Amino acid sequence: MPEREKKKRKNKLLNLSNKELKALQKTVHCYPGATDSWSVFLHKALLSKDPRAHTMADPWQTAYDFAVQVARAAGAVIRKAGEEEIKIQTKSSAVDLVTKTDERVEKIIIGSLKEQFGDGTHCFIGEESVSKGEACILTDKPTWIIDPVDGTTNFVHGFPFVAVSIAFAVNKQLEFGVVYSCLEDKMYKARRGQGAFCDDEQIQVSDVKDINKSIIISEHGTDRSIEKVTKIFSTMQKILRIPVHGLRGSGTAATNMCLVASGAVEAFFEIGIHCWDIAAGAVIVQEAGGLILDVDGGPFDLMSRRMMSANNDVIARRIIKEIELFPVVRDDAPVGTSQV
Ligand SMILES: O=P(O)(O)OC(CO)CO
Ligand SMILES: [Mg+2]
Repeated sequence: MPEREKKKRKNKLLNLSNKELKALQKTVHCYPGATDSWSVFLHKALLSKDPRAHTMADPWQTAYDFAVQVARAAGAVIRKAGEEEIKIQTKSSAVDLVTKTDERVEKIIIGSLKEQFGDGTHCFIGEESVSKGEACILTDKPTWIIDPVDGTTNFVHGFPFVAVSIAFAVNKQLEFGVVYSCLEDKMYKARRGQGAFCDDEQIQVSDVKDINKSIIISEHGTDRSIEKVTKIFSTMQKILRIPVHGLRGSGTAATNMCLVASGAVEAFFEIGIHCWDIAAGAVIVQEAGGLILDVDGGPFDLMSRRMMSANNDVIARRIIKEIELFPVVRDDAPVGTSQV
């Protein structure tokens, strides 16, 4: 193979531009023994603790590590707040709850991220900021997608599943996701191409292909219009009668997706969910060997408010056959777009 072609392949493999590669090559003398071939040298450089190699070759590792720290700190704030009196307010409906903790934790997360990465090149989409009128548009810029308290209703009631969800996308592609299930103290995380983990142990989706041996999660959301509730429960009834082993729901989409990723259930789907609920979970499911689709079987669209996550295609497609669709307003619809 010609030398140029070899280099091109290695660059592609490591996701480096030629410029980044050349810059990294200049530091090679720092790594003892890393002189034989491009791949050995790059591996040593990447594996070394030298922050210069890290930043040049892997620009988002620092962001990923930082997101894990921030999620853990945010979770501690939520746990503490749960011990005190919780004042509830409502948002889009009488059952769409928000508390001072949601707002406070979002401020802490975005504030910390801005301190580290606030040079103006990063964008932020946070559940509570969007509910106060900020834009919810995903561009090609590095973008943080945050749900400070996923499972606010659980939090208010002391139901023990509440998660901090932080995802990061570049060029509209999700690069990593962190879900801290803070009452269980479980840290789920995944980087694109590097596997999914719970508390540093690699996790994998279940290998069940027989729908009759599956557990499926779906939620009913906060829109209680008779049309939507009827469709949601009609879908659940049809799935139950396939029959599946069971239907479940933790009350947090982020945790539900981690349950798919860790093999406890085979699938989770929902219509009406938001990008901040599912962005981090999407990376975690995919990196655990699962897949994310639209609820009609087409490609997943983060802003569509429709999501099917499953351990494999056989389970996903069998469930999709039963789903009764209903319209929802996209997350990135212009402000003021009326509900459907
Ligand atoms: O508690 P939140 O953030 O409103 O999210 C819910 C979505 O309805 C659970 O995922
Ligand atoms: Mg949420």
